[in-house]
Amino acid sequence: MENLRGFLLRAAKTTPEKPALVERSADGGLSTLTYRQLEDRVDAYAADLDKLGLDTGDRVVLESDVTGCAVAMLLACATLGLPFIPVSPETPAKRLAAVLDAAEPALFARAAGAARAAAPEDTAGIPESVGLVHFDPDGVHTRRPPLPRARHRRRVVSTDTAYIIFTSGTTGRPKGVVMSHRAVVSLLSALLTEELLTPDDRVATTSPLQFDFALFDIGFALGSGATLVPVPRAELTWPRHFLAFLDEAAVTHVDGVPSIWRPVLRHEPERLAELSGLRGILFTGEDFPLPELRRLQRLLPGVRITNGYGATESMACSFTEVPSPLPDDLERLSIGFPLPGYDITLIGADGRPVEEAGAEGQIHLRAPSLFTGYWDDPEATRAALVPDPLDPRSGRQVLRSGDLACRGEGGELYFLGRADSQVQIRGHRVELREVERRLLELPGVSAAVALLVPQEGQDPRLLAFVVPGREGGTEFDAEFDAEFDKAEARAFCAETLPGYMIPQDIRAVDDIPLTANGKADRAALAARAATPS
Ligand SMILES: Nc1ncnc2c1ncn2[C@@H]1O[C@H](COS(=O)(=O)NC(=O)C[C@H](N)c2cccc(Br)c2)[C@@H](O)[C@H]1O
Repeated sequence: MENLRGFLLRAAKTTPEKPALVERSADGGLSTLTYRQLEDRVDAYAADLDKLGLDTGDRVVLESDVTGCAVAMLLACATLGLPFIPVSPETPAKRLAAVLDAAEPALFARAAGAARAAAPEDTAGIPESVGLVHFDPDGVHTRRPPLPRARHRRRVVSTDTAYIIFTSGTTGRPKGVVMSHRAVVSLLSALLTEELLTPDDRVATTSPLQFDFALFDIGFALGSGATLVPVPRAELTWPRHFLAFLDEAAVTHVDGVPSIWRPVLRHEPERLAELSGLRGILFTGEDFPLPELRRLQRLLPGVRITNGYGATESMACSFTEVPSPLPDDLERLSIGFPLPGYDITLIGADGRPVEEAGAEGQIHLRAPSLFTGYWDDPEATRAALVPDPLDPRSGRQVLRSGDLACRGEGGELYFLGRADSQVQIRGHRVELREVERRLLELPGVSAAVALLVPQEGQDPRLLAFVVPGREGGTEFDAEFDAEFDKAEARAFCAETLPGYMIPQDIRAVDDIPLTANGKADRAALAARAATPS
């Protein structure tokens, strides 16, 4: 059972006729793939891949949106012990080249009809040493076979690599997070104890395949014997289409980063309130701005909202129900307690465990789903997988998460930000999230991002961008920008923040630019900040 394929296709044995996936079909309708049909497609793909003579451990880059064929392809790779590297069709060519250079895959598997401009058989950007196939409902079609290789292994074992997620490492060189079958299956098994889903749930997934949130959703839905409903990107970005799709597919659960709700809250609040079948929402990846979360709750009073916390290096680690309704005086959401079989220790700057409530420490995670290491990067691996600080001689490693947190009176955890986002201004430590939290209390503001823009030879500038929170479909009304009184906003910050934490400039923007995974793109904001407002 400790193979991703075995775990995700369990329902094929008990409820083979149940829908595993419901997705948008080419003719504009919805098509269903039952668990039996999915398993048959996995076996057909695995048979085609096996003919190519790849060895256990040979990497396969999988370029696709989240579709039934993509799920079948990643499960076919899991069946054969071929680590898959998911990339989205929108991945920029340069970044794809960096991933191919780092991973040296044996095969590039492209979904037919993928959004990428190139025709499926176009080998541009794919090194000669890499085979190219494209896949569709009829099977795997070889464009260029992989180079012949010796096959050393015939078995797949649970500690073998299931997938490698390349994140855009801060240093620009992509970091490959290597996850074993055992790690992923242990997380998905632990998740089942939260009983967030029943087999009758239809789970909308909104993240691109390259984000492990998409892999999580595939495991979350299929592992529960439920139905996965991928939301096409083209429909996700239009609030009316997004809501119509959720309604048409009778979705009961929506998973996504907080930003997927911003356009819907602004432009289609009434239609959102009409989503009668919705039972649950799960978000992860970054803070959900409280003003937006309150509005979402008000529009969907009976829906359970879950705050998922975790990093790709363990896939996930805690799932906490958001109090409903959010208390008015609530200042920050809790990330609760780690899953059963997971344990978090907060380690202070002095390297010792932090015990008292309210005291800050860095999250060190003991978990069965820790990653194997960073691909081809032993130094980065040593920095993240460290000897257990409370048991250093044991040889056991824990994940040094890079996240700061503290505990409430009941032991529940509160995320305090990234250790590396601690910035210094005039010798003082600035917590950017404190600045953002204060700005979110400003009437009319629904989202806020604070960032530091370095400046030649002088203190960095503390900047903030805020998004107006008005309801209703009006486009970005210039008067908000005009009426948005910067001096008043700065004075508002000055009431509770020390001088060095008051943004020197606060700009009203229509939207926060997003990364490919849907998180606030601070680099894009910093670049925008460089241009005069
Ligand atoms: N709930 C939060 N509030 C605030 N800040 C959060 C939350 N969850 C994370 N983060 C931040 O995002 C970082 C991690 O980024 S990541 O590696 O790209 N992974 C992710 O975003 C997604 C993560 N693998 C994941 C995937 C599926 C389910 C869950 Br449950 C979690 C964490 O280290 C935190 O800094």
